[in-house]
This record gives sequence, structure tokens and C-alpha cells, in this order.
Amino acid sequence: MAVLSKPVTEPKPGFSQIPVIDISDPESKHALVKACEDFGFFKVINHGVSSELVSVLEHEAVDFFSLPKSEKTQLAGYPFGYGNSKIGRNGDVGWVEYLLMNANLASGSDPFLPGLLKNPETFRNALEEYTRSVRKMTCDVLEMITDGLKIKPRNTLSKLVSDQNADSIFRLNHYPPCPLINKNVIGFGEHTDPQIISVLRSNNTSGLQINLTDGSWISVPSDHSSFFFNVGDSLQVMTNGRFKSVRHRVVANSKKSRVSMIYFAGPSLTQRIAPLTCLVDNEDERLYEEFTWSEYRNSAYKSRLSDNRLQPFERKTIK
Ligand SMILES: C=C1C[C@]23C[C@@]1(O)CC[C@H]2[C@@]12CC[C@H](O)[C@@](C)(C(=O)O1)[C@H]2[C@@H]3C(=O)O
Ligand SMILES: O=C(O)CCC(=O)C(=O)O
Ligand SMILES: [Fe+2]
Repeated sequence: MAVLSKPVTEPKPGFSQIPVIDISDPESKHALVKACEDFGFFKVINHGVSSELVSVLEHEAVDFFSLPKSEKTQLAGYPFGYGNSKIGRNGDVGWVEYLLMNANLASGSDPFLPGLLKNPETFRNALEEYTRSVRKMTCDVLEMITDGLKIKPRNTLSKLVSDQNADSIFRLNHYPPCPLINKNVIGFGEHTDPQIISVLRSNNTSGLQINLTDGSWISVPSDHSSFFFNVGDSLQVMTNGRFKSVRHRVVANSKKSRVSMIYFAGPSLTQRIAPLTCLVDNEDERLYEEFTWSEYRNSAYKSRLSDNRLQPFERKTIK
């Protein structure tokens, strides 16, 4: 994995205020809305996703990444499949290898990676159960958010994610220990996620950092039994900028390997994305032009990782 290290701004030391949301308590809806406004990021506890299920999938992932490189590269593909160092198609690189899969419910009897793995049954079953369970948790969180924002009906956001044709993605990332003396090797460069919301779970190796609204970076302490949620660009648009799509990145660890699994909850390709009318008092306040998820996804996939992908969709104000 030949990846050059770039200078990285040191994260703020000793910051420990990442919002922690107990989703078993309906009253958490207010803290949830505040977390989306202030950070675009929060940690979820008491989530009800089985830890056994998570560890079966993590074992499968570790087994997959420990296969010889020659076998893994047979699974290379775009957009779905195995990748090593190269992120996307526009020149981004990182100290990472990954497996990217379609998590769309309606893609047929073999929804993930048809024919890709040699003995896919255990892997596929674990993946199916995991995505079902994480999708349900995501819908619960989105419904608490709509409650907290006083949006009716409650399923205004969750129905986009539970749609049979929802364009969701599942990603496994593996960051091997990086032996270079320079500890600032980028595993996954800074970016925002284009979807509605992303749900991340990792093993107990840290490396994830988020960018605060003042521009500083903070390290997110790892917690293998919790889930971390990122507000995506589409939710920033639907809330007319009230929620922030958080910039985040991963810095490689010099000693331990990091394995993360991320569920990216996107809407169906034909879904129109625009500020929700109930959150905009008058037309002049509307910050974004309307687009379909398909238009946004096409545009996003032509961009570099660190680009501001929403910029072309910002509304020009006429004075
Ligand atoms: C450089 C890129 C990788 C990415 C597609 C893109 O052109 C810009 C968005 C990137 C991103 C970030 C979040 C997810 O990891 C991802 C799968 C996505 O939907 O958008 C990746 C894309 C990718 O790895 O192909
Ligand atoms: O692997 C991680 O911890 C985060 C990766 C990420 O942000 C992404 O895949 O979009
Ligand atoms: Fe991301």
C-alpha cells in the first residue's frame, strides 16, 4: 500500500464532548437535534443491535481482509467490490483497503455481491441481518429527529431510508497498522458523506476524527459497542442547513489495525431532495436548489474526496 503521508492538522487534545444519545429514551430527541445542529455527529447507545451479530460480521471481515492480495484483487470492481489505496475514481488515495457493497433491498435474491465471494453464505447472511437491524435503528433515529424538529408525519425522513428502492451502501474498511515513523498517514481523507445519514461501527482502534464548526479537528475515542452517526449532505439540504454534514477523516494507527463497517442510508434514485417546506418560513430563506438523489450522486462521484459537493446546488441569491 504505497501512500504518501501529508501534513495533518493535529486534533484538539482532551476534547470529550461528543454527544452520546441513549435512543431507548424518547426524550433524547432534543439532544439528538442539538447534536445534528452543533456537530452533525453523535454516538448512539442502548441501540438494540445484537453484539453477537456485529462480532460475526467483524470476524467475516477480518477473515476476508486476511486473504492473499491476489485473491482479494480478483474482487476489484467499481463502484462495488474490493479496493486498495484508491478511493473513488478521481485520484484520492489512502492507507486503506475496503469492500463496497450494494445494500439495496430490491436488488433481487442476491442483494450484495453476486458471485463475488468464494464461499459467501455465512458472510451474506450476517450482512443481511446486520443491514436489516442497522436500517431499523436508523429509521428509529430519524423518527426521533422528526419528532424533535416537530415535523409531521413522523416518517418524513425514515420512509426515504426504508423504501424498497433506497440506494443504500455497505462498506467495510480495513486500515492495516502503518509502520511509518510519521504517525500522520491518512487512512481516509477528509470528506462529507453524500447520503442522508451514515452509521459507523468500528473495532477498538481509534483513528476517526471529525471537524468542528470552528474548523478544528477532534479525535473520536473508539467504542466497539456503540454506533456513530454522521449527518450527510442530503440531510443538510433537507433541513435547509440547520443540520451540518460533518467533515471527517481517518488517520492510520502505527500499531493496531482498524476495521470499520459503515451503512450509508441513501434515498431512492428518483427521490427529490430539497429543503422541507415546514422548515423554511419564506422562499428567500431556501439555501439549495432542488435535485434528485440520482443527480446528486452522479455529481458527487465526479468530485474529489475533499470537495464541497453541495456548492453547485447552493441557491444564488439575487439582491
Ligand atoms: C472520491 C470519492 C469516493 C466517494 C465518491 C467520490 O467521488 C466522492 C464521495 C466519496 C464517498 C464518501 C462516502 C462513502 O464512503 C462513499 C462510498 C460515497 O458514497 O461517497 C464514497 C465514494 C467511494 O468510495 O466511491
Ligand atoms: O472507516 C472509517 O472509520 C470512516 C470511513 C468513512 O468515512 C467512509 O467510508 O466514508
Ligand atoms: Fe465518510
